[in-house]
Amino acid sequence: MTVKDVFVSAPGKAILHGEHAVVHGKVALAVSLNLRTYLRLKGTTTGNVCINLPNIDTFLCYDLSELKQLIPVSCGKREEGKPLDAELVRKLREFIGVTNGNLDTCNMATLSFLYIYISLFRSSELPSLTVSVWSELPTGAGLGSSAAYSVCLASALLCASGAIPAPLKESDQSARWCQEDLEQINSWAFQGEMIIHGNPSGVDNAVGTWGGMLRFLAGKIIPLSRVPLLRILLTNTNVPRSTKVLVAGVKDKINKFPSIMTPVLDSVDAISCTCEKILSEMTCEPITGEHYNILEELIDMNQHHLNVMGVGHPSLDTLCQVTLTKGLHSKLTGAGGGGCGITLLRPETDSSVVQTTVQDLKDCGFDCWETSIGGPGVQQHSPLSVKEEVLEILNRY
Ligand SMILES: Nc1ncnc2c1ncn2[C@@H]1O[C@H](COP(=O)(O)OP(=O)(O)OP(=O)(O)O)[C@@H](O)[C@H]1O
Ligand SMILES: C[C@@](O)(CCO)CC(=O)[O-]
Ligand SMILES: [Mg+2]
Repeated sequence: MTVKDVFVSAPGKAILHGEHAVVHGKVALAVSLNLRTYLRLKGTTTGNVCINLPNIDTFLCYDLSELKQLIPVSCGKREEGKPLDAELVRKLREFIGVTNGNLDTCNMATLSFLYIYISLFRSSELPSLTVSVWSELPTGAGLGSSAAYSVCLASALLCASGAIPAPLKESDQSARWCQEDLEQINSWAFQGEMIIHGNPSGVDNAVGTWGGMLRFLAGKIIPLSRVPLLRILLTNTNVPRSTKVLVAGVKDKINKFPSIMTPVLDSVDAISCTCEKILSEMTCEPITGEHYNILEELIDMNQHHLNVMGVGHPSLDTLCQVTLTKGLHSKLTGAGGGGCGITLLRPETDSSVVQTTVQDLKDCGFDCWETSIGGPGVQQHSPLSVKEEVLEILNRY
């Protein structure tokens, strides 16, 4: 069986409020970024499945006959939305040589790819193909790189398996799937996230799938269609961390100090709800300085709560201090422990202030850039419509 070529992309995300609390059933507000992950799937006749992941220096090829041995005997096509197939995960871990509990960057990416690939094709014939991925997002830095990767894998492999149609018409540059197909993509991407994160809330893959700004609560996704245009500065402290480890650490703290941590999570929930209310007011009445004052206070309070949860880092404290000397307010975004933070820029913040802030942050060894938010969710592309620099990288494989 030869599958058709597919080219897709999905955006990264920033969490305005609610990271970690969202894993424990609280509200999160998240927004897509204009930084994307691109995936090209090519049908081949080599009898191999190859995966090229230049961002993490991983280039692997597997023989189809080896992969066929891994299909669990407890057969049948697996439905999306179910917990992970423990037998398949065990076999895959053994196959890629994971002996202890911890997966490294390469193992996590490989395992989630092989898991989705085998699950989707197990009841038919495993096809020979090559998947190459390139991302504009920093890997493992809080901007949802794992979710963008999982959403790209899910959409391309679902398309290749024929479970969802390719939405792109001949004259289109890019196209989106219908709601029902997006739900399937989101659900399979969540399985990829489960392999990478351990216990994800699903907020990151929801943003990667639908894009825009959304409110996420216990698996329920509400797109916020009317949101004000926010100016945000993104800073990568370049301190590496693992979402899986940080999420597990917060869970331990909640188990150890339930009476202390429960009010903290409730307070973060209230911060997210208050932020949502302010953002909605800003779309239906004139925007005032007071709106921004409140948004800034919410950012400060949430950052303190995240420190209480144990997901702060000295580099993130530095980010907050440096920006505050310019009157700007910052918090970590995503899992914390290093990685990225967001800084809210007010409409009147002069570009000279932004420039000097960026320079001060760069002097701390951070990467820093002003970004636009609310880009589209997962898309299929005609290769000709994709940015030259992305094509140039993916064409190498
Ligand atoms: N472009 C990519 N190519 C291959 N693997 C990737 C890519 N981007 C992310 N990954 C996988 O995702 C892992 C990083 O996921 P992790 O959840 O720790 O960070 P994140 O998603 O960037 O941050 P957060 O979850 O806080 O938003 C990497 O170790 C790798 O396995
Ligand atoms: C830390 C966390 O809340 C956000 C990671 O971007 C984890 C999750 O929601 O799965
Ligand atoms: Mg992640």
